Amino acid sequence: MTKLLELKNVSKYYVHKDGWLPGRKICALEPLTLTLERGETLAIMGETGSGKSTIAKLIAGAEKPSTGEIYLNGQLLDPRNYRQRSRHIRMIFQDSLRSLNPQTTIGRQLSEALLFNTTLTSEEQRDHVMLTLRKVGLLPDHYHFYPHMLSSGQQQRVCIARAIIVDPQIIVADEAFVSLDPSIRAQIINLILDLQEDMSISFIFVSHSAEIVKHVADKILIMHHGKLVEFGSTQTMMLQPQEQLTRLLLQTDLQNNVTAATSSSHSTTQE
Ligand SMILES: Nc1ncnc2c1ncn2[C@@H]1O[C@H](COP(=O)(O)OP(=O)(O)OP(=O)(O)O)[C@@H](O)[C@H]1O
Repeated sequence: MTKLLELKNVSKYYVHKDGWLPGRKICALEPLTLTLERGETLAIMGETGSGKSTIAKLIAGAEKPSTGEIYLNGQLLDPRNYRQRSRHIRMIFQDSLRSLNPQTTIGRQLSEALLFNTTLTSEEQRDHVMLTLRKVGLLPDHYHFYPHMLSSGQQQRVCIARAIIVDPQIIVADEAFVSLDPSIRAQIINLILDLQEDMSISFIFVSHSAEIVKHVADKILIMHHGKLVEFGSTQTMMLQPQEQLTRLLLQTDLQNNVTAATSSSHSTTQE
């Protein structure tokens, strides 16, 4: 069976320039091979600088691999074809307010994704934006709002709307919910689980939170200094971790316990 996503020996090197000195080559990601099935959620964990965001950016097409290939449904993704990528793989950024244009209404920002990725007429775009706002627990009236008129949780819902509006196959979220208040974060995670069920989207989460990862992920990838340390099903990694780093990352959770809040209700309430 064709895998949804396949990374084959994907690596990333950066050159750090220091004044007049020759550039120093930094390996952000050593050749990485992994697969993801449709509807599955992958969590990427590791210490600071271990290469988590690099993997997220490579999958989302925000960076080009130094070596290797990325396949979606068996089709090679061309690193230069951003249009091909942005239709099927969407990214949710960490700072939702900064990723939204403060001078443009929510409706227009969501329509822009449709303009770029679909052939819908302006009327169809408007209807689709309204529908998507409802899907993420917002109101049609929010179409006319500017980002600063929304709470941080509502802004995050807009970012999720912008990601799902083109019916993607994969959403990559890089520490997207870290700055949210724990109860709002629980609502957002429940929203994502509901959307995943409804739309069969695969999620790739970069997260430091063992609680979130245990709650949402089917597979976990542990990284250290750009190298894969361990990769496997969440259940196996939890019950039989092979590496000390896996044990440490999955045991430790300094953030609030999201699980209790998330398991109490799967809702799309507004905050
Ligand atoms: N654009 C860039 N230019 C140069 N070096 C980079 C760039 N992006 C990342 N790096 C380097 O690549 C390595 C991996 O960075 P990456 O951001 O992927 O780590 P991370 O695990 O996401 O860290 P964090 O948890 O702090 O976000 C680091 O050494 C970082 O300094």
